[in-house]
Amino acid sequence: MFCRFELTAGSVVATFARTLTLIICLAAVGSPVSNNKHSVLVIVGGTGDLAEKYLWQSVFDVYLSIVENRHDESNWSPTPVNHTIDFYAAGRSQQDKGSVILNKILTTAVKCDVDSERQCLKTLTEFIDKVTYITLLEDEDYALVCSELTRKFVNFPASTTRELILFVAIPPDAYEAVLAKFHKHCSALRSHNVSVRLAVEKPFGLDKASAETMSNKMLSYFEEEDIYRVDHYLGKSVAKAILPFRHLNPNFEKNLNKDFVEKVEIFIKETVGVEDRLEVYNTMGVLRDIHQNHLTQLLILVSMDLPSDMNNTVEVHQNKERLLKQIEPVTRHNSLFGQYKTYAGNAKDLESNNTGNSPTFAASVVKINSPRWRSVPFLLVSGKQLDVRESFIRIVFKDNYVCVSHCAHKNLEEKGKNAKQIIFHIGHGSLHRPSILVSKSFEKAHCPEHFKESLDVNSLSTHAVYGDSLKQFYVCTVLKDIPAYVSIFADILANRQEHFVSTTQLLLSWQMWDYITSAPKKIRIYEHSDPQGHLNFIVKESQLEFAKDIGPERDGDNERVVSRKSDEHKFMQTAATFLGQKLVTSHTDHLAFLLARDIDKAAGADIQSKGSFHIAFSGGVSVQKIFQVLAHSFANLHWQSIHVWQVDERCVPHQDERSNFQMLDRELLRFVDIPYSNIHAMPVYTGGRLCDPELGGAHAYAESLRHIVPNSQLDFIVLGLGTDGHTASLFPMSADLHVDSNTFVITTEDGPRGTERRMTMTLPLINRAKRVTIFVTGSQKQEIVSKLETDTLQSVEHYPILGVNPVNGTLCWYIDYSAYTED
Ligand SMILES: O=C1O[C@H](COP(=O)(O)O)[C@@H](O)[C@H](O)[C@H]1O
Repeated sequence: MFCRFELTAGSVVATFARTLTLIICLAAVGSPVSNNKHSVLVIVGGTGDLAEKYLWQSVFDVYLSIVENRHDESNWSPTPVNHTIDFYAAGRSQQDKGSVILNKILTTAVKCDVDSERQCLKTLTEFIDKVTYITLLEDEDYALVCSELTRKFVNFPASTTRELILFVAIPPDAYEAVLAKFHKHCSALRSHNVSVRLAVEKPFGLDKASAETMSNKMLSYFEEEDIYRVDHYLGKSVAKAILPFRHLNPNFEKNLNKDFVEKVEIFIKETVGVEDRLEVYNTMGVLRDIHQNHLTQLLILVSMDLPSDMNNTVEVHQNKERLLKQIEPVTRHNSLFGQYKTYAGNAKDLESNNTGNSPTFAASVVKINSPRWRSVPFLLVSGKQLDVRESFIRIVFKDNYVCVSHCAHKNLEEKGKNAKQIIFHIGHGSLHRPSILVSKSFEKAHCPEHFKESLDVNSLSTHAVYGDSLKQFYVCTVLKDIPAYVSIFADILANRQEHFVSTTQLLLSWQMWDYITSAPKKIRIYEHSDPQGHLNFIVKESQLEFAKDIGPERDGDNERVVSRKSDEHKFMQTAATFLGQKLVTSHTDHLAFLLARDIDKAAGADIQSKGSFHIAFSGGVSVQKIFQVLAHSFANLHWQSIHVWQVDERCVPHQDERSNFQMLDRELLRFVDIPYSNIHAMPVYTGGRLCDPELGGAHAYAESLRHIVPNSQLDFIVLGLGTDGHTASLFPMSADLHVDSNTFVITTEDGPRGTERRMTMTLPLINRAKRVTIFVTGSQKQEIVSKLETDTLQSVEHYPILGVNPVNGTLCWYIDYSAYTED
């Protein structure tokens, strides 16, 4: 039987968490139910930058509200709970030195409100005394601290709820050692009924692979429900009010879909530059710093299906994850990049080899492939050194109003009534307070809890906002703007995990941004605050274009190399090889995505440099996956400039299910906007005859390749691998392996087990290509993969795939886990 009770801690911090609902389920019948709780909060990195700038002030605000049990205009209710908290700042310095630094931070950086009562100053002094510095460096330090904590915890009666929160605010390359040592020496706390939770600050990886590695490490020490990944935007007052607002206003909610919404703009604009964070920022750029986390989380809040219970963590997470699965990965074609003028010069001064190619501005259109949102562009925009500091979500509704009578007499006021938008004004900018604005052409909105209807709009701003006069909006303003970190600490203490990022959400959001973060980029340089509006852009369906052409953009191609390098030491990724060539491994679906992404990248580069891209595909079940990914996630490739060729084909008509072309057409070509003249199907069936040598189909195909593609050099070839080591339709011991000209042939023998003959590309033609890839998936390929590495009979005769060896091009293997790893 589970018992349950709820406890409400009223406090300043609980503005949005207002009811800090702590649900404690005790597994044993008759377990004592307690109103007492003791928490220990350890901030690792407690003397660091973030701690100094935000964390200790926020922790103090939470503490103050708990101590004072304060009632105020926001109607926070008092807590019935006796909640005691001990605070520790952990660092690597020795005790005496660390204590001095901590004391300096606490006495200078933590303050009471100017208008706060004298009581606050007294509480602050108490608080400063309560925060203890601890050294966490060697194993012995952890052992000592944890045995001391255990001793203190067991002094509390068994009925007291006990918890230890490890708040990690240090760079990710230092996490691992901390978590491992903590686990080794502090896990025993759990056997004393202490629940141990981890709160952690971004960055959560630099790409999906490193995020996955890092998450797996965390999950080997903590349960998923004990991990609180902090995204401070989820602590901002308006962000927290989005779901409640949607819940309270069903009439708006029912319009939040593609039938009514024209576009959604999500902006985080900053006026500051990168300043003293250059070293870190340069490995991230704006996409990793803002888009992958803050902007994506805001996008989720506004577009996810509304949970029936917003306090139900499981349901909230499920809905967020479902939405994320429907988002298409962002590609180069739907993104624009900029960099403020002085950035590169500053970055070049760094000691590392950074070339300063990280964008400081990016705009991307995100598409949600769901019945609710399909075709609605979500514009995610952020930049540094822009004209104003402002963050908002602006939902613009379709304007279906048609004026028939007296249209010319409509005054501005009337016209404004037709504009339809809902704006979640998260902060700064032209409004003095975080607010929610709803166009008056809608019915009046209900303001969510902790917001009030603002009738005196002049006190909010004297300017026009979001293209309209403020008078044309109903406005809900926040009663008290609680700083994001205050809200975050309150949520951690109240176990409200729905305001944090789950592992699944993290990995899905990386999947969205993974490609574009490392893809080559054209970067437009802009002046501080962009006085000429060079960053203004136009949305054309799902493509973006800068509105003004200002000549060539800078090429940011080196970015990948730069960030890779720094990833390497941060996450210790090693480059993999197979048979001496580059190897990429992953789960099948992700592997197909990675190959499709590499095709996209190669196509982008070639189209830009020479105007066209020629790719040849093999047939086979594995390759089908790539077609599907290309069709559904990369449909924005510049198909007008892409030519598709075939590596091989069975001698069957295209209507035959065994036809490779049929699959190519069914799974890819019909979904993309490729000109008919760019599709080069193998002529296996001519004049009612199949692969008749007299018709010279193979020769004709080679000729058309020669005419269309300079030097018959294909830009990209996707090959498969048979369980017998064949590739294309070149089988072991076949005479076709010895053809030495750049041509296609009709195979000399039937296919395996007496199947029909084929037309195939020969090895010399394959080896002429610029990039050759071999895509291998499924456990049935395990044996051949391992034979290729171990068999002493390494001849092309036995294993035709070994004949693939581009003369001037590159070769890359893509082998999925089930083919690469032994069961
Ligand atoms: O996490 C980050 O956010 C800040 C912007 O946050 P805000 O609350 O001031 O809007 C950004 O400056 C920083 O680069 C980024 O890492």
